[in-house]
Amino acid sequence: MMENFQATLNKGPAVNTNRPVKMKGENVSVHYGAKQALFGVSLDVMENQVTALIGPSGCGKSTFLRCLNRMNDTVSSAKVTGNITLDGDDIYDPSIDVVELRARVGMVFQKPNPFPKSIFENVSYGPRIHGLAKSKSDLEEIVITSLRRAGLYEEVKDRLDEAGTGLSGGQQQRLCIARAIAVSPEVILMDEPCSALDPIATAKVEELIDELKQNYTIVIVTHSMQQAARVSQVTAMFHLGNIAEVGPTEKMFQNPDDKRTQDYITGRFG
Ligand SMILES: Nc1ncnc2c1ncn2[C@@H]1O[C@H](COP(=O)(O)OP(=O)(O)OP(=O)(O)O)[C@@H](O)[C@H]1O
Repeated sequence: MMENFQATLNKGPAVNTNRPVKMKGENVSVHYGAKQALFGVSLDVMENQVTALIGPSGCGKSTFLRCLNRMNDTVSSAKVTGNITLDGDDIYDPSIDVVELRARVGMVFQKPNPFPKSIFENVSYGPRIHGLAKSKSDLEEIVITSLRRAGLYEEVKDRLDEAGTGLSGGQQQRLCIARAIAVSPEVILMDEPCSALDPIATAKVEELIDELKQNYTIVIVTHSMQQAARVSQVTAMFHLGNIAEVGPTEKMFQNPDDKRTQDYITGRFG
C-alpha cells in the first residue's frame, strides 16, 4: 500500500532540514469556549518549503493554520495559548499590528472568494491600502506581476476590468492567490485550496504551489493524500488536536513511524 505513493511523491530536492525556521509554533493550545481543539501543538515551518497539514476531519488542522496569522482573533469564543513566532518575533505580542501581520502571512481559502469587483481591483486593493505603490503605473506593475506569478495573466490580460466573479472556479482561485501575492507576503496559508476545483484546475494550482515555494513559505491543509505527497516537502499528521507525527513528506508516506499516520494515509480511518 505504501508503495502507491512512490509515483506521486514530489521528485524535487529532498527536504532540507537545515533551512531557517520561518514560523515556529510552541505548545499551542486553542479552546473554542469550553471545547479544546488543540492540545499543546509544536511545529516548525521551514522557509521556502511547502508544509502539509493532514489528518482526519475535526483534528485541528484549520485551527492551527488560522493561528499562524491570527485569523482565530475573529472568532470570539476562540482562546489561543502558547507561542507562535514569525522570524523569531512573537506574533501574539500586543505591539503587533494584525493587519500588517496578515499581509506578511497571507491566506487562501477553501472556496475561491474574489471581491465583487474587477479582476484588476481584486489584485490592486491590497497593495493600495497598504501603500505599496507610489504611482498608477507602479500599481499596474504589481497587478501584472502578481497575476503572472499566479499563472493567470495570459488568460485574463484582455479583460482586467471584467468581474473577478465571472472567472471559472480554478481561475478564481488563482485570482485569490494573485491577490494574496500582491501584498508581498512571506508566508501563504492555504486551507484546502483545491477542494472546490476540478482535477485540471487542481493540477494547475498544485503546479503553481510548487513554483511559489521559491519565493514564499507555504502551509497547506489538505484532505488529499496524493496532493500532500505531490506538493509538500514536510508533512504534519494531526490527530485529535495533537500532532501525531511530523517529518519529511517522503518518509511520512513511505515509512511513517506512527501507526495513526500509516492507517490514515492508507485509508484505514478518516
Ligand atoms: N468557530 C468554532 N467554534 C467552535 N468550535 C470550532 C470552531 N472551529 C472549529 N471548531 C472545532 O474545533 C475542532 C477542530 O476543528 P478544525 O476545523 O480545526 O479541524 P480540521 O482538522 O481542520 O477539520 P476539517 O478537516 O473537517 O476541516 C473541531 O472539533 C471543530 O468542531
